[in-house]
Amino acid sequence: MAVPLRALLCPTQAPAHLLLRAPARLCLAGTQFQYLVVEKKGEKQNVGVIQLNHPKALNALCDGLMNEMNQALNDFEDDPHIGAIVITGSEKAFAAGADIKGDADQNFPGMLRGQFPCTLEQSLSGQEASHSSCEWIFSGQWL
Ligand SMILES: CC(C)=CC(=O)SCCNC(=O)CCNC(=O)[C@H](O)C(C)(C)COP(=O)(O)OP(=O)(O)OC[C@H]1O[C@@H](n2cnc3c(N)ncnc32)[C@H](O)[C@@H]1OP(=O)(O)O
Repeated sequence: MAVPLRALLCPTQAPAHLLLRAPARLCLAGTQFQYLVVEKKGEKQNVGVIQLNHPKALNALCDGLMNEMNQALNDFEDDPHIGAIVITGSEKAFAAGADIKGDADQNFPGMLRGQFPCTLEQSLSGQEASHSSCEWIFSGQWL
């Protein structure tokens, strides 16, 4: 099932489980993240797992988290051994949506104008048309 990323980032439209396609590239090792836990899993270590890790704010999507997500996604897309990317949350929450406390420059009108998903969407822009070898799996439920 291919779903536009904008739909994923809009809680009113996003279903619980989504699949998006993106091409594979090369993965950078050893990156430390503040808001994410990033691992390779599976027998062949070919599944990239990105777990949101912003527990104090129920994984709210602050700028730092979004920037790290962008980097992690790009790293996995760049890794020729990664065949699937899973994005998951924590036991209590997948994500509480946009960070309504922390992001002074991400006010609600700004989000609605479409600025919010830009960083993540940029990493995907133009890629749907190219050859895809990597599945994106979003696991969890919006609150
Ligand atoms: C993506 C785009 C374009 C738009 C959007 O996403 S709009 C939606 C934005 N999200 C929200 O409005 C959700 C706000 N949060 C809530 O309504 C509630 O927190 C809840 C219903 C999701 C969960 O309620 P619960 O009682 O289980 O937990 P809380 O005590 O309310 O929250 C725990 C802790 O997390 C902080 N928190 C929760 N959501 C956010 C958020 N979106 N941004 C920043 N921080 C958030 C909450 O303040 C609390 O922290 P403190 O204990 O420090 O107060």
